[in-house]
Amino acid sequence: MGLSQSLRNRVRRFLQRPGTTVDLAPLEKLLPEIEARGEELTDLSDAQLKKLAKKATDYVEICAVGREAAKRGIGETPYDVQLLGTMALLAGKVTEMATGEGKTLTAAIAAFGYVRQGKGPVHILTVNDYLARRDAGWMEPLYSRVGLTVGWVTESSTPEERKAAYARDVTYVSVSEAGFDFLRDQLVTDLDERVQPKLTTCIVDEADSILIDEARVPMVLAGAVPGEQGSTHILAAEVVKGLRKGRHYEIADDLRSASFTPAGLAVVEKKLGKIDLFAEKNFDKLSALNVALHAHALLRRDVDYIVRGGTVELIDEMRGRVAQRRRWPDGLQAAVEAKEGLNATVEGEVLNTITVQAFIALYETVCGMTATAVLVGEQLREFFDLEVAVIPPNTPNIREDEHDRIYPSRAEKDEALIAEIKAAHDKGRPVLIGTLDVKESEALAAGLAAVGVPSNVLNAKNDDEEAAIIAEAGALGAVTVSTQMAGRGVDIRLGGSDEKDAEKVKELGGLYIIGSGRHESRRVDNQLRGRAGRQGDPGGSVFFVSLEDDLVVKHARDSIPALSKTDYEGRVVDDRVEFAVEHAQRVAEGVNHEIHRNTWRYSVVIEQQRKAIAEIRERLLTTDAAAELLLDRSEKADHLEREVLERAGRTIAVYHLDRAWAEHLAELADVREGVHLRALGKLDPLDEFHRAAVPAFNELVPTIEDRIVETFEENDVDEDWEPDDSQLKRPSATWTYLVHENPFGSELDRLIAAVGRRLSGSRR
Ligand SMILES: Nc1ncnc2c1ncn2[C@@H]1O[C@H](COP(=O)(O)OP(=O)(O)OP(=O)(O)O)[C@@H](O)[C@H]1O
Repeated sequence: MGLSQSLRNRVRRFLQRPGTTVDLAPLEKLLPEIEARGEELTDLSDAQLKKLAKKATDYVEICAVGREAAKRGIGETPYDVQLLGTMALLAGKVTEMATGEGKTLTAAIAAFGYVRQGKGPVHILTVNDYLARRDAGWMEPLYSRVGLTVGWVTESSTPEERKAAYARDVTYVSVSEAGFDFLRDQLVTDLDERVQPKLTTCIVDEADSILIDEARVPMVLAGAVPGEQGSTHILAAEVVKGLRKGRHYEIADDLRSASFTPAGLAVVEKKLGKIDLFAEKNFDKLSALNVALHAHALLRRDVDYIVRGGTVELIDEMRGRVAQRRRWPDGLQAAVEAKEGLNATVEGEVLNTITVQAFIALYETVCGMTATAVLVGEQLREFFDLEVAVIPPNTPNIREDEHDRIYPSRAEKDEALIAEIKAAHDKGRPVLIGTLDVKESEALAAGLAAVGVPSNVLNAKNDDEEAAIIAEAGALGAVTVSTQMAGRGVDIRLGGSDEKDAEKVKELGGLYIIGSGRHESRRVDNQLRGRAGRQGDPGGSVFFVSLEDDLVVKHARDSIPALSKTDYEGRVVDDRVEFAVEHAQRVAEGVNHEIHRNTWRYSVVIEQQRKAIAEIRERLLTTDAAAELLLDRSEKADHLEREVLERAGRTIAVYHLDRAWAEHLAELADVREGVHLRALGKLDPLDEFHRAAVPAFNELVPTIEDRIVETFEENDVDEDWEPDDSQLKRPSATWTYLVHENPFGSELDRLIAAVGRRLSGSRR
């Protein structure tokens, strides 16, 4: 290591700075002014400071007042680099600041600035509930000193609490809760029931995770409706039961999707009485079969779900435990129930949906912060028109990032990995190991226990517990095994959270980060490395890789030389292999980018349609449009009092609009399923999707109008009229989910997997 290692690190860091970043020089020039202004503020009373804060609108005043308020309220004086970050946020950029540089404080001052510039309320979008609650509480004393109110929303907040939290100047909320509130607000029949104000400004925490990794995740609001589709699923489960992998269906390399082979399709068609599954009239059967195949081929009892008390309960893939109150999208839930021979539970129906990306795009101003933005600079520009501002660290980073250690086989890698952890642990140096999934974490912990190394495995029930464990990962002798993303946003202090043995740990080289394999994205690897070396702390990082790792097998199988050199420890020492591993990661990143781009193309259509429907709905709720329609189309309307007509018209109209939209979404889902199979017939799935989705939508408004008139005519509407439950039944209960937590969510991916395969140059 030594000099050449740190030189290599510098070069690597330099290379990671492509040209999508902004020039900070104009902002840097303001720092002396902020400093000078700050000195004038130190003698002011709290009341005087608050008064000044009310008038702060330019960068210098916002930063100077914000800094003084932070000093008084939080007891921390923001560093110049934090103020640079604040200004970059106010300029609408994604700021890249290393882990532990104090983004929470940086964002709070920016939020204050946005409110003062008249761009409030500000939502700070976090990755989970724990961080929303923690950051709101932590920053509250700062906000109160500048005269602002702050609130937070978590999954367990009641509608009243949500409304109150959103009424504050600044609200901390996870992106999914904010999205679900938006979807629920779209369904109210009384405008007073809305909890969320107009979406104005958001500051996105962990911006790369939310804006890129989660961007295409659909957030879904579903509702219970009387079910009737059970029988199709039972039939489909029966038909796919005996099908065999390889012969009747294939599973994609990423293990996330299954598709029928031509032979499989022939068998299925025969079993169903020689029907043509590609005929338009059989599309519903086709989609039921696809879902049944997914349940049959990919979802394993006791791994992906358990059966308990006659119901199917999902196991959370990342955490390895039963996920509460979560269902798969309904077709899949019913298919798994049918596979297990259970009675179908309440059928649900998707009432509304929006992707994270489309939701964020609803804000007038978007900015964000993360430790790893540069590597997605291009995508941030492409999908959000956002630029990256790279903020230098307050204290230079002295972490030693080692080159990958590459082994020919998985077994050799695991052995070396355990030996390395044990050697560090024997000296007392804290080690944090990032694994790719929960299963791997548990296997590694067992391997460590076998050689007498106790470890903490992060698979806690909730974010709070996870945070408490990770906060101790820097303690003397600690060994912590965690999936790469667990416990993010939590400070790891050397020597433990109380910094008791900080000096000893520093002497030992600080926190040692070990990756048990390269992730599909360099960014995630960098996030893991970033857990060490905060604020100039010593630290180290290294990744263990084997040529049998999924990433390598999937994307670099063909570029690994047959005979590579190994050293006396069994490590591969061959530049070509090292290059091939790096290359595999780049290919994976390219594939994911392409998938994102393609999914976005699909969701653009749905998003335009959602917006159009939302506008009509708003008009129905706020104007007399429904009454006018009835006066136009029904003679009966002429005989009614205007007020009665307006009220009844509105109720009937909103009901039919919501129903028709839900039906339309279901139809689009079927179309997607259908196009998937048609893609086998070499038609472009996206074209096919548009060809079906656009006319279906064009028919929607006339259909809704006809239904409104029909219902109005069928009912005896007078001043006492109340909607009849049997006719205008609204969903009795709603629930929400994110589609990425269920493998079926990769439906769209499956459509475009073909593109990905072509890109990755793989043969299939
Ligand atoms: N100006 C400051 N002076 C002293 N301590 C600070 C300052 N700014 C932040 N800190 C401390 O630094 C630590 C890290 O802050 P914070 O959690 O906001 O970092 P971060 O950049 O968000 O890191 P992560 O990437 O883990 O989210 C906290 O303990 C915080 O109290």
